[in-house]
Amino acid sequence: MASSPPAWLDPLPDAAGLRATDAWAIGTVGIPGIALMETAGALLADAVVEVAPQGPVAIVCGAGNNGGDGYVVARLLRQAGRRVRVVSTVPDERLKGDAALARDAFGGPADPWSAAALDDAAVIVDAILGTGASGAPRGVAAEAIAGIAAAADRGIPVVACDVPSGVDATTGEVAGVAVPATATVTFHAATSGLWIAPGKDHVGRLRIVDIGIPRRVRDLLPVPSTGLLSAAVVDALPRRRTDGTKFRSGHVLIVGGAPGMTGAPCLTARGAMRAGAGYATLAVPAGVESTVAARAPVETLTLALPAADDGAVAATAADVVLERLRTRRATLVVGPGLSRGPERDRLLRALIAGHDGALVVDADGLAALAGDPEALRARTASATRPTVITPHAGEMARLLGVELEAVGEHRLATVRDAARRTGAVVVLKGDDTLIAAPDGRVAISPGGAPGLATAGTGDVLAGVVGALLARDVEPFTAASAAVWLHLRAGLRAAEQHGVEGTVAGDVAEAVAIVRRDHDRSAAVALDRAPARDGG
Ligand SMILES: NC(=O)C1=CN([C@@H]2O[C@H](COP(=O)(O)OP(=O)(O)OC[C@H]3O[C@@H](n4cnc5c(N)ncnc54)[C@H](OP(=O)(O)O)[C@@H]3O)[C@@H](O)[C@H]2O)[C@@H](O)CC1
Ligand SMILES: [K+]
Repeated sequence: MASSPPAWLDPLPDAAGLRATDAWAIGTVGIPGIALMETAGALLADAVVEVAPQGPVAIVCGAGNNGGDGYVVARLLRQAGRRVRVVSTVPDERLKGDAALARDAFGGPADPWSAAALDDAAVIVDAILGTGASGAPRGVAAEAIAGIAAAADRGIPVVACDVPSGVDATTGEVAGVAVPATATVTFHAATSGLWIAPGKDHVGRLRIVDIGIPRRVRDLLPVPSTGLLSAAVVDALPRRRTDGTKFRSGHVLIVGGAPGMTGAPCLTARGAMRAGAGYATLAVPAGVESTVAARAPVETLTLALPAADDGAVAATAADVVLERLRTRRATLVVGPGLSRGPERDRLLRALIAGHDGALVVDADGLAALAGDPEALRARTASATRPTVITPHAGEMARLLGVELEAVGEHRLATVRDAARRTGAVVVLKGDDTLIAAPDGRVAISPGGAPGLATAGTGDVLAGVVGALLARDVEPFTAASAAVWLHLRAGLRAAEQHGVEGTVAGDVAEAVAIVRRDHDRSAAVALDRAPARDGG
């Protein structure tokens, strides 16, 4: 029996997991494959009718069972009186098994693929490639996908069968061309690739339909290593107690700030305080300490650090920070507004080596590790040193020494690679933020908040992560919960200030409101729960 994932992670199978699910339903439960295909096709036909209640339907079928689903749709819609045109990317004799049965039930061969088949369509069904595809689309399949994309550009809606063809169902990668779907109907469970960019941007409206595979399959197959982040992650966080103190609520020490960059560490402190830290210390270069003290939340402390010639933190500041950490345990957040340069590179290495507690590295702190992600291994080998890094795509590219485009094209592989090489929990920011643990698990944050696309929101996130680590929350959970709270806060702040008017400070404030509302509804749920035996 597979071990159970954390309650806050909704497991997302990969393509192989879904094929194993189908095989289990057919081989062990004894549901004929053609019965699954009939159900899948019928539910897909419903979606086609919703997207385009009338007019001709063009169905483009591929070589495998995804194409088989397409033939079921074709038969059902034709029976319902729709004008249907089926084109295929392969010669008829290549169809096998259930797909051949579905084609026979449709009543005959399809026309070979031609772009002209789409010309008068009111809607197109993409049944070219599904979970059995591998690599960039080849040959006629690639031509047909490009043809569908061109038709979509002309405004013809497209309903994708199971996965938009050309999108890797596991990784969300688009190696060549991919169908830009208006809607995707996916069977039994959505695979991870439907949530990860760039694939997720091809999915359109996602509908997950039950095709009759018993749910207990989840408990029988290996637990997928990826999952969708859910609100329940906040339930995993500790709450302040009546007998608590500021020390028990956790201390976050932020190292950052530089001349002209005093706002960033202040926003990190706001994020940390609003996410529940008991107190925060802003360790900044001496020359900007008074400015930072004036701009920071009044509840915070400051610590003046030796400055280098450029006015930013000197490498020798590591001794001052480590001395403070010896007397006051804290989670260290390094990077917001830190500025770059050789002094900061040396500072980072000294802090990595010397700090025996939780660490968050963000922004310019990550620049100090450019091309050398293994530098973090010096500390991540020890369980007493939980480490979270929070790069956006550009910071990730510099950290790993790869092209920015490569990060965008291979987000899942990149975040996993970064977690493996650093030994840290890695938060790859985006509108599909991915949180990876060194053991290969990945949590996907579904959807983005346009209000977050403004300066300083990343600094706030680093503070929220810091606050949760300071409460001794396990780092994969802490990073995931921080991402969840931050995303909701972005949406919440935009409700109040509008998407265009939201600033990072609003997001920090909204973190508290989002947490409050979550905890209230959790408390209501507890009140309503039936009393336990003897309780
Ligand atoms: N009974 C079931 O299990 C059920 C399954 N269901 C449906 O089946 C789908 C999975 O079907 P599947 O496994 O047949 O794979 P599928 O995605 O149709 O394509 C494989 C074909 O494509 C080809 N090909 C591969 N890569 C390629 C590329 N890059 N470029 C070009 N060609 C490429 C490859 O040919 P090859 O290259 O190997 O010769 C092969 O012939 C699933 O998504 C769902 O829709 C539902 O009906 C529910 C019941
Ligand atoms: K498809």
